Amino acid sequence: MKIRDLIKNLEKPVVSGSLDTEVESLTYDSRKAKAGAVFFALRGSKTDGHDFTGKALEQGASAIVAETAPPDDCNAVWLHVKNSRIALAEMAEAFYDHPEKKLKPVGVTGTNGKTTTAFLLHHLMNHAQIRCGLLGTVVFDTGGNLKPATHTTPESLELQGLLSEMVQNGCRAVAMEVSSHALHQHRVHGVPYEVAIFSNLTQDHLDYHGTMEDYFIAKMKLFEMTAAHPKGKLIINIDDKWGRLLADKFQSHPGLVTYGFGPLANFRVGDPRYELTGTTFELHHKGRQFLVRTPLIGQFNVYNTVAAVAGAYAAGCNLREAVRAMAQAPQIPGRMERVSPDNSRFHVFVDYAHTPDGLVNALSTARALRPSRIITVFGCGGDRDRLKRPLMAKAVEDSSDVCILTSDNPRTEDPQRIMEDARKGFTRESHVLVVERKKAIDTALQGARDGDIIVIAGKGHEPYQDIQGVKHDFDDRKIARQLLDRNTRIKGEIRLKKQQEGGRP
Ligand SMILES: CC(=O)N[C@H]1[C@@H](OP(=O)(O)OP(=O)(O)OC[C@H]2O[C@@H](n3ccc(=O)[nH]c3=O)[C@H](O)[C@@H]2O)O[C@H](CO)[C@@H](O)[C@@H]1O[C@H](C)C(=O)N[C@@H](C)C(=O)N[C@H](CCC(=O)O)C(=O)O
Ligand SMILES: Nc1ncnc2c1ncn2[C@@H]1O[C@H](COP(=O)(O)OP(=O)(O)OP(=O)(O)O)[C@@H](O)[C@H]1O
Ligand SMILES: N[C@H](CCC[C@H](N)C(=O)O)C(=O)O
Ligand SMILES: [Mg+2]
Repeated sequence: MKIRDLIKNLEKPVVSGSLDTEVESLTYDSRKAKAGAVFFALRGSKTDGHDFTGKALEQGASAIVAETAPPDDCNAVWLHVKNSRIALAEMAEAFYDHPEKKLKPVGVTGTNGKTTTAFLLHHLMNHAQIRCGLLGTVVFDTGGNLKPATHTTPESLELQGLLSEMVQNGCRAVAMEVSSHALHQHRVHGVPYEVAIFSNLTQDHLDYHGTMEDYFIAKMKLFEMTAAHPKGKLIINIDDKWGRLLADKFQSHPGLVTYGFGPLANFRVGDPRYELTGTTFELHHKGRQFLVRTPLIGQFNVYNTVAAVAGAYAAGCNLREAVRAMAQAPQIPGRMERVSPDNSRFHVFVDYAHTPDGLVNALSTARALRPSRIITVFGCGGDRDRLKRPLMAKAVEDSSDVCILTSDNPRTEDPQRIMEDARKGFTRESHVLVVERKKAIDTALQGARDGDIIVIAGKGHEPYQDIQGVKHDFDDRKIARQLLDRNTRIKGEIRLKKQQEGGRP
């Protein structure tokens, strides 16, 4: 492949050197540059890729794409572009022969619910025999081939590679989470979304976006992209205040579809019933009524379920079949995942709630199951939005009987300091601080009484604890199960010993 084959869609690059230069790979990391590679200089949050163009050339890169003109002594092929991230996306699309145009892309955005909704969509599409890939926080599924996820939404280069694999594996659609970071960094530039779903917008990622308005503007981009598609469908939760604002902005778009509990929603929910084993509710759409059953629990999963049904319908599935298929919805890893056995005296759930709103939702779900008490174990991630920490503590305090504050991926921060930040949100003295997460979980289990619900929040499916850049093995689900087993064994041994002692003459 020659450079000229890759730049057809690029907006007027200034080219130095021969466009007939052969290209074998693309990279935005100088450490991976080699002969035949095009190196893209990206301006990042930590460093500037433009500082590494010399290094990339030293390693044999055949061409450079940058937002600056080449230095005078440069003999290499150099493409001077306005925006290297957009150039990367456009050249990656061409490099992989435009897989994004061979699939029906369905994008899900919002602060909470993306992973769950994307999983459910993937389930519904495959159930309808529309082979579908999945990209999101938990896993990348390229049509039967599973890979660990690197990001919620990968960089454009990786994204196009994954879409290309989906095409090769016979996929016709892709259900993907679209993060605000990805939208802001042009990772999904050029993806012709046919369906976009907005779940909600609440506080998160203000370290990156600065204000809720800018966070919203980043999310809105997905809807601008979808609105430009001739068949674009914009599926928006109008029970959410930012969702209503979004729906207002697109009110004259023929593809606007709203959902929620309120009377104005196009997909309207009624009469929800929440049980430990699942949820049922009525779904009203254009004069038709359906009874939806799902094994997923809690009100927030009603929203995710409706969003996925509406999304699958918009993407070509039969509505009645989609509703029916919800009864076999998969357990979403680490999302209100029950880890205690059915016969347990108390119930233990692992959930990925890591925002104030996520916690309120997860804990009100637990409350609706009528427990004796709610015991919550939670922490706040290091190197992430500091402003959300006290709000998370407040959310937990308001919705729990016992709060156990611990560590959650301290990353490069001191876990004690993070706990101090969070602690400021508690208004009462009745909380416990246990910096070591395993001990915190054990404290909850040891203190549980009959009928209690323990929610271990924040890490969900994550199999690690990130401390100073090192990912140590740590899976809340495995740890909780191990501790439950150990506690049951110890209690059994004590009981046996007592029986033996009591039985002695
Ligand atoms: C803040 C952020 O989003 N950063 C992303 C961004 O990195 P960056 O541009 O800031 O990178 P940088 O370290 O400053 O380096 C700049 C450039 O120099 C290059 N470089 C650097 C060193 C060198 O020796 N040679 C070299 O070429 C780097 O490869 C890079 O191209 O671009 C990188 C490539 O795409 C991403 O991997 C990286 O994600 C980091 C790891 C990250 O943690 N991102 C999170 C916040 C994120 O994106 N999360 C969202 C989900 C959020 C949610 O909704 O919950 C996601 O979609 O995953
Ligand atoms: N629709 C929803 N509304 C509010 N809270 C939700 C919703 N769906 C899930 N949650 C809560 O948020 C947590 C994260 O859910 P999920 O992983 O589906 O969201 P996400 O948007 O993919 O999050 P992330 O951006 O971190 O990947 C869940 O564990 C649950 O506590
Ligand atoms: N996508 C989110 C996940 C947060 C998960 C939580 N365990 C944490 O580390 O804060 C983020 O990167 O901010
Ligand atoms: Mg996610």
